[in-house]
Amino acid sequence: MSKIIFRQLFDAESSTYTYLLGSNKEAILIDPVFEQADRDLKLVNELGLQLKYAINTHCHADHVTSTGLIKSRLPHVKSMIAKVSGAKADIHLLEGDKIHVGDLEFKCIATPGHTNGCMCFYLEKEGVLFTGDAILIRGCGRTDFQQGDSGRLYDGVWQKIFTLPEETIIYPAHDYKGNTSSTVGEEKKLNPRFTKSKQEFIDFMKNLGLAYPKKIDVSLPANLECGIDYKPQ
Ligand SMILES: N[C@@H](CCC(=O)N[C@@H](CSS)C(=O)NCC(=O)O)C(=O)O
Repeated sequence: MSKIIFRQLFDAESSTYTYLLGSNKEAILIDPVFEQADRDLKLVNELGLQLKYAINTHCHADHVTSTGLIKSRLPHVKSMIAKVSGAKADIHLLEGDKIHVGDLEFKCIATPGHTNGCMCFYLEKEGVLFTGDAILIRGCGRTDFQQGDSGRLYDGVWQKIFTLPEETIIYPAHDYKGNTSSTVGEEKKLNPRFTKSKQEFIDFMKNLGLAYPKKIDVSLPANLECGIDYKPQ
């Protein structure tokens, strides 16, 4: 088993976490942000890794993915996203698919609700889960656009995430308060949204009252094209 490389990288403008994982010289970027492509590719290079995949947990509404830009620079890199997201990608993922990067094996777990195409990526052996916006630390992704559905989110989290070992480390796609990670056990006990009953959760999400993301009109169409040919204004 080769050494695992792991980096949690932050985009301050969108409060997005991008994750770089490497094993046996191969690497994957999870949820890379357009404006951070230079930073991410420089790091991949510095660490002597060959980027194999650029993957998105869902079609983001608040920032443009850098997968298209990365592919224009490194044409061998394959982009991936859940098939049901409707977004373009080289590889469309389904529930239960496995992604191999060096010695790492990610299992795809569909968790629709924030969007219809949300997927978590689970490193079972290492006990690590990349949750996208399905679970945020002490929170969760909003459900008021992109076929959002609070009931589906609640059921998916309880049935597919909260049934994983309690010590599983959770890495979300965003944090707005400076948190970096959590665990399944911690969120099951302390997440103020998912500790509600399903009906209370649905009512709470209906009244969240968040303004639409500032970049939604640019991000959604660009991300449906996997960020390919996206030119910032
Ligand atoms: N202010 C930000 C958008 C903040 C936001 O809506 N975040 C989303 C995830 S990105 S679509 C969310 O689900 N938040 C849940 C929450 O409870 O905060 C912007 O303008 O980009």
